[in-house]
Amino acid sequence: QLSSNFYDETCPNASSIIQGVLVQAFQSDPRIGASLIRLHFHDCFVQGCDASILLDSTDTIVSEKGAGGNSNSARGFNVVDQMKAALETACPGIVSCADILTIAAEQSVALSGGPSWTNLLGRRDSTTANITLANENLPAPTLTLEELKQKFINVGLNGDTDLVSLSGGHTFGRSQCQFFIQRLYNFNGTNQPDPTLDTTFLQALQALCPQGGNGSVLTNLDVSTPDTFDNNYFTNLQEKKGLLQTDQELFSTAGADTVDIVNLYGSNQTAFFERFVVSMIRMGNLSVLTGSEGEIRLNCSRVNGISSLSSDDDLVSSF
Ligand code: HEM
Ligand SMILES: [Ca+2]
Ligand SMILES: [Ca+2]
Repeated sequence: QLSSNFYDETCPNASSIIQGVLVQAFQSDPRIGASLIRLHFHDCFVQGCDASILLDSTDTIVSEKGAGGNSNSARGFNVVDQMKAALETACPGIVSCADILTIAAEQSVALSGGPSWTNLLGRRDSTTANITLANENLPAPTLTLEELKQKFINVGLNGDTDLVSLSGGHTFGRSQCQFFIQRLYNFNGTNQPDPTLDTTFLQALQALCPQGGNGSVLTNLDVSTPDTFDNNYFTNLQEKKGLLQTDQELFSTAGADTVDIVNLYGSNQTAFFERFVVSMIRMGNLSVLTGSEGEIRLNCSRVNGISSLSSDDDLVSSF
């Protein structure tokens, strides 16, 4: 059972400490907020919101950082480490890495112009990671709408309001060409681009992402307000300017129950913000560890104990 006042006695400044690091990071990297909310999402979808995504590989752990949706893609780990270091100085052993991801996600939205809300806290950190589950659960941008809905349902969210609201996270941040290039030249073996892509937008994307070019080139997920958390993601979809296939399908799939939700959010930012908060809290509650489950990691990339040494040989030779 999470609570809003979990650190009030043990680390009353936790939230402001995290915010201090975040504001600093924003100054050199306007993308960092987007990267941090994505870490929270990729954490919660794999074994719950337990900071499993932050663990590095060891003899016994295969890091989720190597999973399809994370490898050469997930970023912001260094900023999480800075937040953790600052918290360990102020209140050693108190604030979990899973809660850091939750708080950083909410603050990233708020600092980018989106809603702020009360975080529910008290998550504890896993002692395991699961790369197999990460490969299975993290949605790929080439899924059909039915497959996408199923990924959300599989973790305990729903495939309509939660899916559409949380997809609104693509109102900021960037994507590499490799994640949408399948739409630009030969969509589903048709030798034609994706017909649900605006022609002018298509031409710009083709210029940015030539066939056989560098798949790691970046562009904005939200073509109209790339760093602001607003409802333009949804008006883009109405104009056939969604970047990822999985974005545009929410609006362009004939008869889908997601279409009306996109239209609602596109015409009413307040409705989007209110439902986004609800869905973020629902996502943040997925399979959390509480009470005496798990641990409070001292370093977010390692479980506690001597596990930073990979074997007994290292232990001997380190003396
Ligand atoms: C619905 C299924 C989703 C799919 C298929 C998907 C896919 C992707 C892909 C392919 C990227 C680009 C990664 C890269 O280029 O390295 C991305 C970025 C991003 N995603 Fe999603 N995503 C989904 C849902 C979400 C959700 C639920 C959130 C948060 C609530 C979210 C937040 C973000 C953000 C903020 C970025 C930009 C990150 C950055 O700039 O570092 N996504 N997503
Ligand atoms: Ca996790
Ligand atoms: Ca935006």
